[in-house]
Amino acid sequence: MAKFLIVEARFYDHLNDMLNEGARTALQAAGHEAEILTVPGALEIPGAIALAEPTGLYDGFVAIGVVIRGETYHFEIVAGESARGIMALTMDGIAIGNGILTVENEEQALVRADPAQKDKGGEAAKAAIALLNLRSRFDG
Ligand SMILES: Nc1c(NC[C@H](O)[C@H](O)[C@H](O)CO)[nH]c(=O)[nH]c1=O
Ligand SMILES: CC(=O)[C@@H](O)COP(=O)(O)O
Repeated sequence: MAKFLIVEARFYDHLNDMLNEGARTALQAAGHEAEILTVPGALEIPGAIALAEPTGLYDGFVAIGVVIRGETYHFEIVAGESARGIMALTMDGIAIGNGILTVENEEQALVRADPAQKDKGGEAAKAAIALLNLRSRFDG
């Protein structure tokens, strides 16, 4: 059994609740534990993982959040930089699944957050599990 930290940017409560449900279900189905840490927004997720990982308390991480395009260029920054930060941490060997939705509107978000539809939270958890399994395989 491994221990995962779900790091959620709680910007839209109802969407996060669905994403977290999907992630928790996937982790529990694989026999793993999950804790949740909440940060203000998606831009804070990579930093939170960078702070939590060195503690050795967690074997893997699931990033959960929703970024919905507004009127300005800020969408590109939040969506792109949160993804870039997570990718950089992953390339350092940290098992992270990216479940941050980057969408045009709430309708697109609902379909992807819903565990009964596209279940992007569960998908991100399964990706984190897959990376952790790879690390176990290659670390021997
Ligand atoms: N607009 C969204 C944000 N914006 C906030 C940033 O993520 C960040 O918290 C702020 O710029 C302070 O550093 N965050 C989301 O997760 N979703 C959004 O739609
Ligand atoms: C993704 C965002 O940062 C967005 O929600 C902010 O909205 P706006 O671009 O209208 O300030």
